[in-house]
Amino acid sequence: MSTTKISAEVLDELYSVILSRKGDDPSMSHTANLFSKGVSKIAQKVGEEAVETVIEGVSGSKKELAAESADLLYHLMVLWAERGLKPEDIWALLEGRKGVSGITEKASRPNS
Ligand SMILES: N=c1c2ncn([C@@H]3O[C@H](COP(=O)(O)OP(=O)(O)OP(=O)(O)O)[C@@H](O)[C@H]3O)c2ncn1[C@@H]1O[C@H](COP(=O)(O)O)[C@@H](O)[C@H]1O
Repeated sequence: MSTTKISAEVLDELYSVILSRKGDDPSMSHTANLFSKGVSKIAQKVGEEAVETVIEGVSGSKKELAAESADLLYHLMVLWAERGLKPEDIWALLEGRKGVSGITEKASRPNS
């Protein structure tokens, strides 16, 4: 059986590592290098990774889509860290939306 951890916990752990890189030597860490370049560069990277994810989503293999998705999630979390957002802030938003679309769908359905 695989010992790989397949869980959203992976994102929380990655975020902790990302945070720990703040102020580190940019030559020693890709994340520290991104932080040293500031929020505009980090946001630009999120945009680039999003576009690459879209391209792979339309015409790439599932493996390529997965790889670009991982790059996108990593860079998005660097942006959260730079702006002082924590993953739990986003998890709480998602939790609060549970069932919202179900209510909307039911309300807009005639004779339901
Ligand atoms: N999850 C990631 C991760 N995903 C993607 N990347 C990097 O993001 C970059 C994306 O590719 P690009 O060609 O766009 O990057 P680039 O060549 O630097 O491009 P430019 O910035 O020059 O435009 C690659 O260098 C990837 O290695 C990541 N770099 C680090 N991590 C994790 O972040 C943590 C801290 O890593 P370090 O900061 O390197 O210690 C570790 O757990 C790493 O596994």
